[in-house]
Amino acid sequence: MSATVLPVADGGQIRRYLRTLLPGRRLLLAGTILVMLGVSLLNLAIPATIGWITQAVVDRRHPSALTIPIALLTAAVVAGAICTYFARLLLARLVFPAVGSLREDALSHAVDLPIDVVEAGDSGDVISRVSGDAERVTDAASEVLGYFVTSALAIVAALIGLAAIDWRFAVAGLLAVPIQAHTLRWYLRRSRPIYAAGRAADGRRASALLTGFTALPTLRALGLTGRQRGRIESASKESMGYELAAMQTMTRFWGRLNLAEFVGLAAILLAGFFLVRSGTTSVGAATAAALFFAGLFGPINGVLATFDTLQQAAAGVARLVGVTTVPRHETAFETGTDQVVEVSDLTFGYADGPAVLDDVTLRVGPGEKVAVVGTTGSGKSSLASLVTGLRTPRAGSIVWGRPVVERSAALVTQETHVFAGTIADNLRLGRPDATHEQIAQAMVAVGADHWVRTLPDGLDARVGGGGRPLTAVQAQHLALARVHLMDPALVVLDEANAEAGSDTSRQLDRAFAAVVRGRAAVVIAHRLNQAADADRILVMESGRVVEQGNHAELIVAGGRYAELWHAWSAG
Ligand SMILES: Nc1ncnc2c1ncn2[C@@H]1O[C@H](COP(=O)(O)OP(=O)(O)OP(=O)(O)O)[C@@H](O)[C@H]1O
Repeated sequence: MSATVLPVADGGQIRRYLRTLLPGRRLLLAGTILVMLGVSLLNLAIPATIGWITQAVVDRRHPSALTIPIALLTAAVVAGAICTYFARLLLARLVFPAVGSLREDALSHAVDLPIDVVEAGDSGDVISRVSGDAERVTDAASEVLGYFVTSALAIVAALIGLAAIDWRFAVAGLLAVPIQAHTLRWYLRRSRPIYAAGRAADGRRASALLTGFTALPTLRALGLTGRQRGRIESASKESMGYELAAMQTMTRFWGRLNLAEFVGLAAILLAGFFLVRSGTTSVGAATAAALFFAGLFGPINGVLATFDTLQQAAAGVARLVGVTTVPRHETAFETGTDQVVEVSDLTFGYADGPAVLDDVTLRVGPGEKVAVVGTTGSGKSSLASLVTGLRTPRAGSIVWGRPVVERSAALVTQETHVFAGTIADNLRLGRPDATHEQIAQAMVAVGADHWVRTLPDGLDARVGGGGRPLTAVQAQHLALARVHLMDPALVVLDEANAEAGSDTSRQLDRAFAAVVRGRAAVVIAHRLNQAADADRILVMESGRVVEQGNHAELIVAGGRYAELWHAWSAG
């Protein structure tokens, strides 16, 4: 199977998505920018007043001359701190809900992804998007917007301030710009591929870890835990290697920026020296100019460094929005049909492999029980996964009759997951508002009440991870009782575990019968006795329906079903 990855959104898709987040937040955005502008202007007042104080000292003026600049300096510092507090507050109010919506959206899409999309890609990729990328976007968004806007505003203001003192100071300061521009270009070129490869390596590490945990029993049984640990280790090393490379690049980036600062500040001090000596400018003005420039280090580095966080955030946003672009599984409904579901001309294959279902049509009316039989690999389970929306067909349609029900179909397979919690919690997943009484009735309906009664806590007994271990039949009972409680329009049973005639199969057959009773049902009959009493039987062969009818009709017809039945009855 070729591993295709989930889509990454392009610029247009990201812009369209971000625009959907704007309504109702415009005023907040404007207010935040305004307060940040205030912070930059107040920060500018600090070097200006220090220059004023220096000049007063150089001129040996009376100490009372310092009162006004010191008062202004104090006011600027206090007001700056208050504005910074509000800027952060407003920014958090602006950014966190927006990032929260993006995260929720991506998560809800990820949960809804058709299973074939997840399989075709990599479950580690989905997880690293909704966890790592979402984290990065949250962190970066709160820092980037604040730093970037205040830093950019501070740079513009300081350059204007420098030029206002003497244009030659501004020119001297600008000597740092070519070094900064070159450094930034070098850094972006070098770091981009490292970050992209790092993200992909993170996904591989998450995937290796996930496989290690989910397949632990199988790996242990086959003695393969060492090999899987090796895989996890090498995935971690690869991921760490990229982090190390990113850090080295970052260190060199800062080193080059320090050189730019040295060049700019040296040029300003030299210009100050000559301008003061020639009497063109005062010591106070030269001090203010040097402080303006030194005050620029932070904002300039802030703007340049935010490119790094910005890159990571942009990559994260593109990956998160990418998840939201995967079309959701749409359920088609039709009013006026007397069928519960109409599956028409379905064709399906796994990934880009050959078709395993070819032109399959199946109708299920209210209360009707349709059994699907066929040899191993004829496509029965694939049909079950398509009817229940787990996979998407290559061609054909699945249309549900009205009235619309929230959950059209429920699939029960042999792979039952017991969730960590009480037995009642496990059942309430099917119907959150179910009462204790309804839960107890559902357990009675599937014949599970006898073993629940033996537990000291009854329905409140803890099961699943960390709880009481359940047998396969008990786990299946929980799954079936949950479906009974959900009361779906259609039940699809695809259970292949139990051998006919065994104790297990008898217990489960009773439970299956209870869930199917009075409901429309598709039963994937791995044992032919599950099909004999069905209203209609579909016989499948190599992905096609080759025969249809009830048991008696098909036996009389003497075709493929009769052949299978005789072979099964004899065996
Ligand atoms: N996840 C998968 N990826 C690729 N091919 C698959 C996958 N699952 C099933 N197949 C293939 O699709 C075909 C139909 O399989 P399917 O499980 O639907 O048949 P089935 O009739 O339910 O068989 P069984 O009675 O053994 O469960 C088979 O050739 C099988 O090998």
